[in-house]
Amino acid sequence: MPRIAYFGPQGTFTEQAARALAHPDRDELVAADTVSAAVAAVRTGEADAACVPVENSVEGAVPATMDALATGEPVVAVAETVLPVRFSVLVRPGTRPAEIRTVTSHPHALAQVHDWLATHLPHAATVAATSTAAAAVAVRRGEYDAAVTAPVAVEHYPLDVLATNIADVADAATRFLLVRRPGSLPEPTGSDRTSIVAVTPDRVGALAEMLAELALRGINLTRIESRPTKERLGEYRFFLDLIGHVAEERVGDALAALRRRCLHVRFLGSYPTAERISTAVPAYAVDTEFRQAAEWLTAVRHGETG
Ligand SMILES: O=C(O)C(=O)C[C@]1(C(=O)O)C=C[C@@H](O)C=C1
Repeated sequence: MPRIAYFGPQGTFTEQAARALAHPDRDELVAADTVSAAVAAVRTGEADAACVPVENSVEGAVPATMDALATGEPVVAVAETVLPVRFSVLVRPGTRPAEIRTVTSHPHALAQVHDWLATHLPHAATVAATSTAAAAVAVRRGEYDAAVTAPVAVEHYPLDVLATNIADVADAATRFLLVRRPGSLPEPTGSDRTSIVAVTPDRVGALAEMLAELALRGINLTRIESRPTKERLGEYRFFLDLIGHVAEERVGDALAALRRRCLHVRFLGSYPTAERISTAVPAYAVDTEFRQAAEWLTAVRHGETG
């Protein structure tokens, strides 16, 4: 039975994302305590795939995921899903709001209910937990007074719901990836995303040139983030998400150009977009134009005028 490791423990948003991406009868879900442990399980072969959070519409990128994907044995994303994110506040039975001195959760979750906490629990200190479900476990154990969790967490951890359906930003959403060891790529669907990591040389215009390679080929960038390489101060990795599949000419051509220009490029996968983003490709950048241009060039090189 294929095993999918997910950033757990049970009751995280990532578990729900893994359920959305898994085959209900065929796949077995296994919890990992951290994002890096979930990805490591794929690298060692303990799991066939891992589900990890990648970005949130309010709090941005998930640094643990960026670091886990950028280094170590390569893994590639084969699918994504986007979940709406609203939270519950869980407490031990009998806890009154006035007694709450500490609130724990994943930093992304705390950031998304910052205003709610300031209004409803203004005297409580916030403490980071490894995940929203780990926060519920810590409250059960009596380490903290309240946990900000996914609404499903209460089904796994017998706690009382102090508040539910809370979010400072009404339509907050988090995107999750399913990653595997490299192998055959998902087929292009006409609405795909490609993710890469690139390290540019330290010189004037290097980043602008990288972006120009994409722009000139009619490629829409949906995300660009940077993280330090951790090797020397001032050296960064850029994480780029772009619309299109590496099997498409314009995307393949752009990645090859980045490979020439950058110190390092890591391919992180081409996979269908969860929200069926439209791929409006300019006429000059469609596959047939690339092929006709390549044929024309071949002809010119063989002495024909084209
Ligand atoms: O802790 C969880 O429940 C997670 O799945 C992680 C995570 C995140 O990394 O952003 C996922 C969605 C929410 O935005 C809050 C936390």
